Amino acid sequence: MDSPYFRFVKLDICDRDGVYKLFEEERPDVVVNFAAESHVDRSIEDPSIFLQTNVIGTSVLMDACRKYGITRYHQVSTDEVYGDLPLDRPDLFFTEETPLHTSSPYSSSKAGADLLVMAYHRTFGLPVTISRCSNNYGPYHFPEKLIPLMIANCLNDKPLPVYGEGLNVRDWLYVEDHCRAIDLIIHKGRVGEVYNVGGHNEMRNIDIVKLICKELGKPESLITHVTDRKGHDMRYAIDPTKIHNELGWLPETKFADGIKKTIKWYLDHRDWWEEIISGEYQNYYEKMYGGR
Ligand SMILES: Cc1cn([C@H]2C[C@H](O)[C@@H](COP(=O)(O)OP(=O)(O)O[C@H]3O[C@H](C)C(=O)[C@H](O)[C@H]3O)O2)c(=O)[nH]c1=O
Repeated sequence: MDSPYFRFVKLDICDRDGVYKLFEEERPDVVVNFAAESHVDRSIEDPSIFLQTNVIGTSVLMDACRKYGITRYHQVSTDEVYGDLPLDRPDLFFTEETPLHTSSPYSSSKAGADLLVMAYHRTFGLPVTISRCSNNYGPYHFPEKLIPLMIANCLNDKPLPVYGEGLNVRDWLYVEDHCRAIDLIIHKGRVGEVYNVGGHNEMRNIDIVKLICKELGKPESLITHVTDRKGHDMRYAIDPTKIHNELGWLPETKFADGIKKTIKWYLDHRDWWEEIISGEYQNYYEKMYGGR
């Protein structure tokens, strides 16, 4: 990905030697940790890799930051560290003061990483910031996630597996709005602070899936209600007042436009996701959804 001041590198953040070698060569000034095992369902299947990547990997990266010196370490976290909110209390939102109260091995590993980041700040003086964002959508979203999975299955006329009744609520944000928020935080955010990122765009899963059917001209009869996710969080909803007041951030992409852009991207990049869903992903899909 091109950027005037960023270089995106792919590396195994648990590989201490590899990370140190990269720091030795590149001497980065600002480090943003986008790396994570991110899929809740996979964490339910096998938590261990989540602890390894999300907790140990974060510590390896921060150790390298301490050793070589940086001006800012930013941790990309998630609103899932706050747990969930009840459906019958639409007045409640996650603020930065909401206690961490995780539900899944994934969110627990992310909360563990957040605590470690704050510990490195207090103990070693590492200049850190953390962002906790709501659900992202947009280009290059891995097809295991709700929106790209439903688009891909619709395009292949396959069943659309909705967990339970599909009444769970997520707070969707277009990926570029999230990126702008991170950019602002690393440039203007206060060291040692957490910033929640979300666009007040709460939607029920079932309504998203029906919308995708409508946009692609596919029948809702493709929708199949399958066994619910274990420990399934009911509702996520971010209060983004702090990042708005302190840094002037506001989302720019309305969901109605973002979902159209996203669907078009998946139509235009069929090769990208077809290749993914034809590989190892097939085994995962069979294990998750086979026979249901
Ligand atoms: C894959 C799938 C999902 N769902 C439901 C489960 C959730 O209620 C909702 C979204 O699921 P998804 O797995 O896309 O995303 P979340 O579990 O909300 O988590 C995502 O958003 C947070 C912020 C992160 O931090 C995670 O890294 C990211 O994966 O759709 C279904 O009903 N059927 C399906 O086949």
